[in-house]
Amino acid sequence: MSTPTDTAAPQTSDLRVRGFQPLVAPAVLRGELPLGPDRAALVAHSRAAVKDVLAGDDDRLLLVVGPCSVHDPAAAKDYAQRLAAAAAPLADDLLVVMRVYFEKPRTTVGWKGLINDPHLNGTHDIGLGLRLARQVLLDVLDTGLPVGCEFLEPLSPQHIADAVSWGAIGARTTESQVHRQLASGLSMPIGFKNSTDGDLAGAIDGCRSAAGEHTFFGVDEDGRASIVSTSGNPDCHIILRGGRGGPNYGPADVRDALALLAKHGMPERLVVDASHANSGKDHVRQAEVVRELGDRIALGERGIAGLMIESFIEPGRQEPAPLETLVYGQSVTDACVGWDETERLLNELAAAVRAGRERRA
Ligand SMILES: O=C[C@H](O)[C@H](O)COP(=O)(O)O
Ligand SMILES: C=C(OP(=O)(O)O)C(=O)O
Repeated sequence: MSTPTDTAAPQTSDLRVRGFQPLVAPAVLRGELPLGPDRAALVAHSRAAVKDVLAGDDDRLLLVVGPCSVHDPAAAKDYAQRLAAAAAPLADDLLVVMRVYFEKPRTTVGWKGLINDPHLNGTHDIGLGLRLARQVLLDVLDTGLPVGCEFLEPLSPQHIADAVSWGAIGARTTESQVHRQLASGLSMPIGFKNSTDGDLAGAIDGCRSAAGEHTFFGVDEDGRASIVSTSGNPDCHIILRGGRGGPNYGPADVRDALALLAKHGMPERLVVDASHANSGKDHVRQAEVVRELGDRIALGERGIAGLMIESFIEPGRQEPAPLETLVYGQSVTDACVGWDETERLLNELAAAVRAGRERRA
């Protein structure tokens, strides 16, 4: 009879792992591209402003607007300069946060964003991706705009989150314990999207989970694998982005969502994403959704603290490909509203906020 020691032990781990490469330590990257006191002040100030708008203590509308994904740092900077100039005169009505998304959650497979594959060619130079992403964040902050992004990779926030004023947990990860734990330790307000099937319970549970203390696996400043303990993030909210059953931005959907929040003892405030399943990823429809929401805000509808718009320089989308072959300033993920239409929407939303304010006075 043979015993396990008679033969060489078969390999049982890493059978499908092709390789490991060291990741730059967060402290090293932050030292190479420091935030600095002026940008840190902008981040701290804008996080507090976002929190106030979400709580209803500031009657402006939070507007998270920008490309579905950043693939070209130069175009992101160009967009940021346009957005900063357009947002400045509207600052009494709109709290504009630029959407600067570097990590894309895919339904199955596809380009996963600038950090994962900065050359858009499957070479996955993540070291370069992290550096480019951090530089984009600093460049956007230098225009005076705060930044919002989705947090997807559990370890990347240590490299970039010091520069971020608002964060999202996406529809595909809102029920993930890993992401809820992550949100519990993040230093900015976090929005949990409803699930892709349209269910709101996962997003509400996400906020409740992230508000609590957690202990989990992570990395420290020096990139050492660590046991991380967090105190909980009380500044979480839900985002309505529609689902497989259709949109959920209508007045009845918002009323139902607010009632569900109240049932859980949560503030009756939420953000609506005009893109994704709320517009069928159609950028022309997205602008119509924004206008419908603007009309309702002007009529004094309560509970809508913020909107999200996917917008870039050129309207529409294109397939991801190496940068030199792409149309400048056009999305390589979901279709975006173009710049001219974005500028019109910003002005219309600011007017809607003013009208809503007057109505309530
Ligand atoms: O916002 C981007 C997309 O909606 C998300 O990453 C999913 O995209 P996919 O279904 O094309 O993978
Ligand atoms: C992936 C995104 O959205 P959702 O999680 O709602 O699909 C996104 O905003 O890029």
